[in-house]
Amino acid sequence: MAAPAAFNEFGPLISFILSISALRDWAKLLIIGSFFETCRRLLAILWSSTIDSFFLTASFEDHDDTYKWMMIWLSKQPSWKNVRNVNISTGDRYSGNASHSEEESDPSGLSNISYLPALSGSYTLWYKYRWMRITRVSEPIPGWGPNHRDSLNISIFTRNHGILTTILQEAKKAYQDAQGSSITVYVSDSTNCWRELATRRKRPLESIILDPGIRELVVEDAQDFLASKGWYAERGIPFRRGYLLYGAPGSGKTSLIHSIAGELELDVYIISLSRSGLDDTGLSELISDLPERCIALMEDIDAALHNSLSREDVPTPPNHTSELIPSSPPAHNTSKVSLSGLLNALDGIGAQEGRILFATTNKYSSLDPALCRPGRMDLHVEFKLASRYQADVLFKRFYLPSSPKPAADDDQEAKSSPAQSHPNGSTPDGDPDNLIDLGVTDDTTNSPPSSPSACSEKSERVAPTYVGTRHRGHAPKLSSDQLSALAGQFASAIPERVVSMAALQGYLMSQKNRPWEAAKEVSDWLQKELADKKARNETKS
Ligand SMILES: Nc1ncnc2c1ncn2[C@@H]1O[C@H](COP(=O)(O)OP(=O)(O)OP(=O)(O)O)[C@@H](O)[C@H]1O
Repeated sequence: MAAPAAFNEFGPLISFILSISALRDWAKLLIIGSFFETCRRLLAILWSSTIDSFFLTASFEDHDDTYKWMMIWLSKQPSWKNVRNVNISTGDRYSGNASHSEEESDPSGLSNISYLPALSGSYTLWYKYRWMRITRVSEPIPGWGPNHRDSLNISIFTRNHGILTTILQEAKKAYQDAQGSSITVYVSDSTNCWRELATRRKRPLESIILDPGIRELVVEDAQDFLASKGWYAERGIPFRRGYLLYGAPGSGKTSLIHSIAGELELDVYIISLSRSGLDDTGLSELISDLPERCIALMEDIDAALHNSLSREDVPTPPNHTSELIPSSPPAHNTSKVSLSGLLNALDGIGAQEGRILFATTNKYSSLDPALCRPGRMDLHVEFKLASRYQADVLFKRFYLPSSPKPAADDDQEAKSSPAQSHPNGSTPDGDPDNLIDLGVTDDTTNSPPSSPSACSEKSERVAPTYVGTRHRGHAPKLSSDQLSALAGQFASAIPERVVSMAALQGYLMSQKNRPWEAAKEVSDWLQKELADKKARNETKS
């Protein structure tokens, strides 16, 4: 009864309002406008649902591997060559160039240029007679300052889902082909997301010279682990494996990990425990975000966890470089990661299955037993200072003649370079092939910087002043007998387990084109090296 009463009350008011002609017109307009707007929206919905039913749309975000696959796939599409608005990339990341030798032989350096969709650009392509629309957008990540997230959206005029699967398969293959001779290294950023740092050329396993059996032990163990997913699942054992490589600095720990990553075709995720701002929660996030098959690498795990402990002041040979991580100045350790945080992250509930963890340390005895126990670090491998065997193989590999170049190149070089003679004045071998010196022996290479007075009076040029070894020319070709004899002479001068392989490599680099001198002068170098080491130790104590 209340409603009719209210109507009785408002009825006169409504009649009054409608009696005002301006308001009546306004109400009519409102009704007509609403009608047309509703129709427009309905049509738009109808149109987009019609389009949706004919189009397949997929979105790829840059933190996912599929984004990289698609970028490489796109750059390989024939119709992509006709697009007019592109981003140019010179990095390896999307270049899709597997061959570094191709890169080396391309003097223009353009072989690894790739054309990528421009940001906020929109493209149409034809793929297998299907029309395709591609857009790439970049959006700021809320709350993360200048950080952006890219995504690639692809709409294909088809009702067949299979076409997307085919594209993804092609894209993955294109990516794998592109990665053929390289591995990708990731690091975490300040937002605890994994970011690609660089691609690195695969390093052949044979180039890591260890005492017999050690290399094979680690590689075969990792291969067997990766092939045993079912075995772990059946027994309910977490599918993870940890390797602890410990021992002398410069003995090949990082290099072996690099090589194994290439051999097993796994990317490397560097977990830097001393990264500023990283705490236990961040570490857990990082470890749980690792992809299923990868190598997680923690370098110098002792130094990262024990702020009071610092690595011994070990002299770094001139050519000592870590292939995986670009050298950076030693950072002050601002790690907030605790041992219990690390242990939880490694095998807690969020720890990723299928990952292989490699940790390296120079101070094995300082590690907490809980960190080293099986399940966390399953295989502990010691790396020692160089043995005679290693020295011998290193020498042979170092002066191994490079793979033959096209004859024209050799001819050219032979013409432009004078033949080198053996230090004793004779030619090294009767074999004409072995007589040709492809390089230039530069006697000044290892001399101290020349003084201006030492300059030839005839020459008006002033010799450049420098410290270090000039990278120039090629080593002379040696026959296998010569190589073995020199390697034997070299190795017999190296005492067992006294110098590191990195130091020996540094020495050979300083004799890059002089194998005879390298073998002859190694004792002098070693004496000086040991005297320097002794002096340094005395200064320290
Ligand atoms: N066993 C080895 N075989 C071949 N090269 C080696 C070996 N050990 C060291 N090298 C060379 O020495 C350099 C340094 O090696 P690497 O970084 O792998 O040593 P490391 O044991 O990881 O040292 P650190 O403990 O200081 O990190 C590299 O350029 C590498 O080529």
